Amino acid sequence: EYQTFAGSPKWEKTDLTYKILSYTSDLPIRKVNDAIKRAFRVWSDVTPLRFRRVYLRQADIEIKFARREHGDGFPFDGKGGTLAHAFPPGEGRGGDAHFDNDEKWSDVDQDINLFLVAAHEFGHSLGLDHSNVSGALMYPTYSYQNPETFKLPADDRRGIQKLY
Ligand SMILES: CNC(=O)[C@@H](NC(=O)[C@H](CC(C)C)CN(O)C=O)C(C)(C)C
Ligand SMILES: [Zn+2]
Repeated sequence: EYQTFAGSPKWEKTDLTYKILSYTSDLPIRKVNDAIKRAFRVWSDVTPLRFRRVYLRQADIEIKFARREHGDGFPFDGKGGTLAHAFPPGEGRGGDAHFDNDEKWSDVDQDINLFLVAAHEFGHSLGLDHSNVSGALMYPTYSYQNPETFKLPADDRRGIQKLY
């Protein structure tokens, strides 16, 4: 079953902005941009939420790739282990998503698929915590599935539609 965070924090607006602050050297910039865009679409397809990319102004959801300690008190752990993390909805770092740049990010199956991880992280950015349903996108462990045929599992859809 899906879970929200304590107090069920959520965005009180449907038009959200995101900004990509840094990239990984594992993929071309255009592939990172596209994977992020597709990961947001997973959630906008099933809610009234809309996501707009901004380049200069501050954004609701700030995205970056970083290694080890990166300024939020939640240092990454090198290759393997934790792949990424994201903060629940809120001001400042609320909603922000960070990706461990010591992982080997990929656009296809081997290594770590950026689209799948980003879709999970944005679930957190929107207010979903982890699910105990083993096939759910919000399940706490990464498992690869073909992004071409990816369909948001029912548990995740029920959770996000409960919130928005
Ligand atoms: C391969 N390594 C894993 O499966 C690790 N899990 C993750 O890195 C989670 C992200 C995945 C589910 C995309 C962390 N998380 O929940 C972020 O919101 C460990 C289970 C080892 C922690
Ligand atoms: Zn998670």
